Amino acid sequence: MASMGSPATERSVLLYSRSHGPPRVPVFGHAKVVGGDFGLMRGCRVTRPQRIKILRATGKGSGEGEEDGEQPGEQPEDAFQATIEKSKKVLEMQRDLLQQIAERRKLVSSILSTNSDSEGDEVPYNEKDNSFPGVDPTPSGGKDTNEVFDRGFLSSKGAPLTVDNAKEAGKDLNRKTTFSKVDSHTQLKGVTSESVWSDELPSFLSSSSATSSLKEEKLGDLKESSLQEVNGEANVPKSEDVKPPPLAGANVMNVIVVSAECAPWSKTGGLGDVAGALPKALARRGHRVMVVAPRYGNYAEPQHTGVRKRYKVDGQDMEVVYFQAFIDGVDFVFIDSPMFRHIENRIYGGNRMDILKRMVLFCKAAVEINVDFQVPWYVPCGGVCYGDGNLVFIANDWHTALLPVYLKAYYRDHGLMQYTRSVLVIHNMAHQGRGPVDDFSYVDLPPHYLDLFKMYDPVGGDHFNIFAAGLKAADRVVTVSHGYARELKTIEGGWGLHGIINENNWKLKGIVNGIDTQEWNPQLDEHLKSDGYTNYSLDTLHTGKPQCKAALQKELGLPIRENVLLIGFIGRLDHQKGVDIIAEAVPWMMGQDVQLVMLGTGRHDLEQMLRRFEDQHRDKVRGWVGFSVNTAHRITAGADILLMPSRFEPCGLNQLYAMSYGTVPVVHAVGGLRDTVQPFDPFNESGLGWTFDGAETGKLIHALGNCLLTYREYKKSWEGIQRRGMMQDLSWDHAAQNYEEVLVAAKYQW
Ligand SMILES: Nc1ncnc2c1ncn2[C@@H]1O[C@H](COP(=O)(O)OP(=O)(O)O[C@H]2O[C@H](CO)[C@@H](O)[C@H](O)[C@H]2O)[C@@H](O)[C@H]1O
Repeated sequence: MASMGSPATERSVLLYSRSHGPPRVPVFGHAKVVGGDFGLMRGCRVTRPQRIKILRATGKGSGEGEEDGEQPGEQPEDAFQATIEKSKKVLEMQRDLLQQIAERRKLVSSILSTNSDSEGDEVPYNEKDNSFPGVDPTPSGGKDTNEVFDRGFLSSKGAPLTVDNAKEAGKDLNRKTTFSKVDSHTQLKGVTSESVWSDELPSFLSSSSATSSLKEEKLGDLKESSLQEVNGEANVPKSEDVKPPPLAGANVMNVIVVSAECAPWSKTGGLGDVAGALPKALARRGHRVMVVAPRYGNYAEPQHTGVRKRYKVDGQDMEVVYFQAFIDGVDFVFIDSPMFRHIENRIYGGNRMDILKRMVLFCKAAVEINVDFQVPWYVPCGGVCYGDGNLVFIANDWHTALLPVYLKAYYRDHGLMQYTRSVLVIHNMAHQGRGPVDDFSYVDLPPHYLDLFKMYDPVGGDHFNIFAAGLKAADRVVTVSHGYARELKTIEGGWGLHGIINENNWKLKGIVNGIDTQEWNPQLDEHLKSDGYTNYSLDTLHTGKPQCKAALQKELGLPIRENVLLIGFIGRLDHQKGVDIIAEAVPWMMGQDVQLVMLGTGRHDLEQMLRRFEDQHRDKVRGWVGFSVNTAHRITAGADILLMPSRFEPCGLNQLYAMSYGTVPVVHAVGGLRDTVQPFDPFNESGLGWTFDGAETGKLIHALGNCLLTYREYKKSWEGIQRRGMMQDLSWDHAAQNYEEVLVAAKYQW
């Protein structure tokens, strides 16, 4: 885009030009021919040439014709014959128009039936090539018609369905189409940053290109006039494609979430859960959302897009291939490379250099560094690339903290992708991508960028720090709870980066994670459908939860007893999660009538400790070393309480899952745990669990003691805690709305 003065001026110009859009033809409101006048079906729109023709035919040189620059027609004063002739012509025109209307109706019906066909499985969707059999996913194809309606953006090449290309669609039903690299470039040419700034269009139309907006308007006209304004004539079902505007309204954006892991395909912890769920919630709000993650294994759903690219990593050419699947409204794109293959069980494995190189490749492939094409994305998801305007990247943790830096260094410093923004989410500041200063040579950046990465701390001296650079380069920073946002600013909680956090406080926001209520829901949970487990809800808590508890005890070989307090722990076995604090409390616990089930993997010494506990207390303790999603769900359902003595916890998801399953959390009041677990107050019968204010064994025991007492002696209070936990709305919807605020703030920030 040619530069047009200051960014602010540029933007207002764009807003202006977009909101004033193409002129719309006014609606004529006459129902029938009266005298020499002409009439149209009520509300039916006619095109400008048609109107001119009509005006000429009737001899009415209306003001509008004059406005349009047309000369008024000559009207013979008293030639009766001429009037009759003209009336005939008018009638002819009317017939013409009615025929056109009928054609439009037919066309719309066929579009709708294509849609319903696809929904009704009569025309099965082919995920492999993103198409319906025999349906061309090009602008004129039926697939794109679906996408215009379903995904809130334009069909491929930015061209929505117009009368002409819709007719084409009929002809082209059997044309086979593939997406090629050339196609995607062509498509992207029309998608410029000036195209997307719109406050006035309905927002489900606003994530598209300017050139396309005119076509979209035609589509709107077509739909409106054909479906609604052909009064009483159309028997076409009206409600099928008339969707309410998206929740995000005019804030609809293109969002690319970039994460080193993404559940259910790859997950070592909470980051995977967030990358799998937040995007869907953003999509539900109407945003167009893509997730980009490495392809660590042969995942079933994502299909080869045919797009291949090469990137330099440590001087070597690395080829990457892009796979894609469209699931729950989100484009999941996986980057395949020999570097990522076959490490699904150790995605952060290898030495420091291996990990660094993987992340360099991943971030380069995600941001797309080929400046020649000036576009961020080659993968034509659903036929349309994401473009570089109205686009925000959401990077996550240090692994992808290079992305905001690349966006700046490779693009924005060169006047490219000026409207693209980046948000960096801190899930865990303890891991920062630190190394010796020499590591800078691997990230392929101009020398002056070293300053962004270079840090000094009393322990490590000068060092190279990827998280630090990402935090400085990102337009906005989010962390996963308010409590953690506060803690990050302190010496204890900032892990050496508190200075940078404080300097960038203006762009930091805490947003508490949500949970995927499809995946983590006792009513729907797939893992509770066998082996004696059962799904349950608030209504069936009384029976369902005890059944799950018994099933868990049976599965783990523990005595099956309803009244023993079953304590669960799920998490990485490391310093953060306070496993050693639990260990110190085990002797006390073993003196109580409790069972303890721990699931985790991580530090070797802590894994050994789990095994040892189980050996020493076979009737009371089970230590499951490994990563098992199935077991995590079952513990969450079957346990009475979930223990989280984390030393620090940016948000914590397990306590949220626990509460939604009626499992009572006992947590160290820190970070997100303090934000989400309101302590039980026996006087007011309020609260959601027990908290303790220091990561110390004594405090943990004290809280557990109170919890145990309530479990045994105050059944009603206990049930109240369970029910309050289950009744919370912990879904991602609220968090997604907060993220949206951040995205919009980033968008309008220079
Ligand atoms: N052995 C095992 N088997 C099966 N499943 C296991 C498992 N160990 C852990 N999990 C699962 O991994 C997830 C862990 O989520 P957390 O939020 O507790 O932790 P994590 O510290 O990884 O994430 C970081 O990012 C998240 C997301 O922002 C923050 O909530 C958190 O505070 C921060 O430390 C849960 O879904 C849990 O069930």
